[in-house]
Amino acid sequence: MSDWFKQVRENTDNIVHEIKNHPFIKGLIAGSLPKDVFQFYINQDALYLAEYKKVLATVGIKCHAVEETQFFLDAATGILAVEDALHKTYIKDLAFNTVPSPTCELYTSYLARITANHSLSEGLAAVLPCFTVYKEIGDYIQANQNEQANNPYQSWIDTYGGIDFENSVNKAIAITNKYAQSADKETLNNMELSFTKSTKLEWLFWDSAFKKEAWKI
Ligand SMILES: Cc1ncc(C[n+]2csc(CCO)c2C)c(N)n1
Repeated sequence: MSDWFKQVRENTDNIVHEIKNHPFIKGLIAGSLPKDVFQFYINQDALYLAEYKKVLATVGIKCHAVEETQFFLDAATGILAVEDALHKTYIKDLAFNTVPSPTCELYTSYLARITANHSLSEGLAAVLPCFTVYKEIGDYIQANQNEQANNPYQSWIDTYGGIDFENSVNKAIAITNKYAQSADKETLNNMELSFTKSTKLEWLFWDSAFKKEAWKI
C-alpha cells in the first residue's frame, strides 16, 4: 500500500463532510457557539487528553525506530504543555467536572483497547484521526471565517492552524504509512477499520459536546 492514508482518507470523506457541517463547527466558525457548550467541550477534552497522552506513549514505545518513539513521546508531553495550558485559560473560574461523558469514555476506552491488545499498525491507525481530523477541521474553520477579530474561540482555533502542528500531522501520517507498506491484507483491513472508527468517534465527540451529553442514569 503506497499511500495508505490517502486511500483511507478518501474512504472516510463522508464522515469528514459531516464534521464540517456539524452545528458545533458552524458555531465555532461564526463565533456563535453557546459558551456553556464550548465549556462542556473543553472540560471533556481535558479528560480525553489525559487518556490520549497515555495512548500516544503506549504506541510510541512499541514503534521500531528511535525517531518514531521520540515523535510520539514528544507529542504526549506536548499535550501536557500546550493543550493543558489552553484548557486552564478556558476553565479557570468554572467548576471542573471529572466525570467523562459516555462518548469521551467510549473514545478513550476504544483507543486504550486497540493500542493495548491489537497490533502496532492498528494502534497507529486508531490514533491518527486525532491528528488528521483536527488539522483538516482547523484549516477548514480558518478558511471559512469572515471575521477573526471578535471570535471568542480564536485562540482555540489557531492552535490547530500553525506550521508546527502541520509538521506533526505529516510525521504521524508518514509513520503510519510506513507500517502500512509492510502490512498484510488482514492487517490493512484492520487498520482501515480502526481509522474509520476513530474518525466516527471524532464526529461523535463534537456531537456529544453540542448536546452536552449526560449519562442516562
Ligand atoms: C477529541 C479530540 N480529538 C483530537 C484532538 C486534537 N489533538 C489532541 S492531542 C493531539 C496530538 C498532539 O498535539 C491532537 C492533534 C483533541 N484535542 N480532542
